[in-house]
Amino acid sequence: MTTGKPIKVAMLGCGTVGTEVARLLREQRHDLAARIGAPVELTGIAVRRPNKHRDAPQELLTTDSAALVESDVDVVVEVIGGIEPARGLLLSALRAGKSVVTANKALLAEHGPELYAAADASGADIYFEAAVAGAIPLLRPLRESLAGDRITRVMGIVNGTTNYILSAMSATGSGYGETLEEASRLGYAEADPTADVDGFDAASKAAILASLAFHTRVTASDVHREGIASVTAADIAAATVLNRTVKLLAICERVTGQDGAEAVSVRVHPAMIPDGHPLASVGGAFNAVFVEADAAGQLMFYGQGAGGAPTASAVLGDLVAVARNKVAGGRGPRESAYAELPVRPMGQASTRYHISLDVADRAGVLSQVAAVFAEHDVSIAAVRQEGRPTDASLVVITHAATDAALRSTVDKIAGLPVVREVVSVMRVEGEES
Ligand SMILES: NC(=O)c1ccc[n+]([C@@H]2O[C@H](COP(=O)([O-])OP(=O)(O)OC[C@H]3O[C@@H](n4cnc5c(N)ncnc54)[C@H](O)[C@@H]3O)[C@@H](O)[C@H]2O)c1
Ligand SMILES: N[C@@H](CCO)C(=O)O
Ligand code: NA
Repeated sequence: MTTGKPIKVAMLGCGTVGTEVARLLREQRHDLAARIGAPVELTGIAVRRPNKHRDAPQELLTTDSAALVESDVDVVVEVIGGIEPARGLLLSALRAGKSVVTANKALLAEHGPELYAAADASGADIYFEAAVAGAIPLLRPLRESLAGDRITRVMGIVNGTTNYILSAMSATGSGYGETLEEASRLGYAEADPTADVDGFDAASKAAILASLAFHTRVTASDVHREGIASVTAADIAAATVLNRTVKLLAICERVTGQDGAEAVSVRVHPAMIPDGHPLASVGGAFNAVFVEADAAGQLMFYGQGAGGAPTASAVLGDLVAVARNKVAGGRGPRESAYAELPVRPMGQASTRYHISLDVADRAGVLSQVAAVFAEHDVSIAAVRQEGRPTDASLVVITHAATDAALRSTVDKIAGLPVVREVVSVMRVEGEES
């Protein structure tokens, strides 16, 4: 029996995700009402151009998103994306005590604290499971299930579009442009796909993950970011020869300095991982995230990280949570940023490099290259040299060193007269250093 007062919901945006949210709300209304203890009523959908939404319930469409937020609703679901007008609309909803469900990682990674503060002031909820790794329950486990543990590392593939592109490039040698177009057509890419390709989307997600995992405010600008635009066919070929795979990784770590003080390190960049690593087999738009915590040990979360229906699943889960809180009179978790750990600059991060060089095939080349590594205190883990008729290929994999030392090493090597070309430089992750 669902006798409770209806929970009135306004939805902002009706694109890839919003269309699926509206469909699930309609198709699952009886089950949702039973699970919440009150029916859910979608009272309006704000869009920019109503004539582009012929399949949506026409009587609910409006172009006046501000008026919709101000109307008599309990919950605002935001699936527009971007900073404005989403930010202003959600602040106005939260200030009026209306709970918010959003899929907007860009907004949370830049203005999360402001939104939390508005929610606190009025006692409203803010939930955003869809913002990171789509359908995969990941933020709720970090915010709630692991709230009693000490998380040390979160590492994974959190962008479906770039994973789709890299998977296709390495499986079939497909071109970059055609694969990106396909990812957009399938609804994985952001409205501006450079957000995916240049790593902004993954960096926003990394900021959200690090904030939750380490109880510290981390914004998108704190995240070291490199996208996949610089990944070449040569990088992928170099990885294949070494039984490795190139993935765009988001890595959030709790690190301890020589003085014993803790900090966080948050970065997004392409990296080679061994083919046997569980992340190597994550293909297409799938996402997978490893979480390491002191007591729990290693956890892995895997599933669809993009696409309309998977993302809508996470939105609906949040909607049920905030609606239940409305019915029962409780609240979800607030911001937890008490640890206030500093964010360590990328130059101090400890990483490993794979460097592939085209060198002159003559005596003494290897020792000249090795000397540059020694000079920068970068220890070599493995070297592979192959002679060709007039030159040679030299591949070096390092042990862990600071990113700054590795960068200087590569710069100096590139200037050696015996080095004809630096063919590929890529970080190595997922194996013993
Ligand atoms: N597509 C995915 O796979 C996916 C996955 C996870 C999270 N997200 C996030 O979900 C959000 C929506 O993504 P999407 O893929 O559905 O985008 P989309 O571009 O397909 O849809 C956006 C919708 O917002 C509407 N809109 C834009 N400006 C508006 C305004 N000023 N007022 C009212 N409506 C406006 C557009 O008309 C469109 O209907 C974004 O924050 C995105 O990052 C998307
Ligand atoms: N554009 C994003 C959507 C999911 O957040 C991606 O490709 O992963
Ligand atoms: Na999620």
